[in-house]
Amino acid sequence: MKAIRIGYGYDVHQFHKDRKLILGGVEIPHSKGLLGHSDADVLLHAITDALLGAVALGDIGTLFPDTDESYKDADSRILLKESYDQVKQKGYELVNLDATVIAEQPKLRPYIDTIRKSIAKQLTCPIDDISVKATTSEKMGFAGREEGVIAQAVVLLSKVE
Ligand SMILES: Nc1ccn([C@@H]2O[C@H](COP(=O)(O)O)[C@@H](O)[C@H]2O)c(=O)n1
Ligand SMILES: C[C@@]1(CO)OP(=O)(O)OP(=O)(O)OC[C@H]1O
Repeated sequence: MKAIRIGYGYDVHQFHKDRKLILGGVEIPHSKGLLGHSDADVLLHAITDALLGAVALGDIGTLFPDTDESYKDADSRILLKESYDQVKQKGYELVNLDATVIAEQPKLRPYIDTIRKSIAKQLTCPIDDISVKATTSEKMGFAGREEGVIAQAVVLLSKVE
């Protein structure tokens, strides 16, 4: 495998009342949360897929199937950490990651640095290696109608010397 590798991740979860909204391992105050087999942390799922994709290890559902009851309500921080452990076992480490959350509401800017810190903690890297951004969908499409949230992430990995 080459010395540097790029990975891309994309995930979507739908809003549902009576669920907590957890993004990047941080609980965000909102009137509704995201539905999923796990805690439905759409941002961490996109990042996990980007990490696994960078070393061609499949995706989050390959490692943690949603048919497995042991992952019911799973904390996605643990799924991220376990996935990154597999990346490291392949001999790679994170250079940097850049992610975007597409959500009409809630406004995420006040929570962005807390989310970055939370992700950096799971990946044991400096916060400056973690970029998280938010954008609306300008009221268009399912994200624009506040039916769900989209997250996308890219990562760069380098081979450990
Ligand atoms: N859920 C969101 C969405 C956006 N933001 C911030 O607002 C800025 C403007 O958003 P546009 O979609 O109109 O480009 C964006 O750059 C974010 O800083 C947000 O905090 N939370
Ligand atoms: C994380 C897993 C496992 O609990 O379930 P969900 O929370 O439904 O999330 P998804 O993004 O569909 O990814 C794969 C799953 O296997």
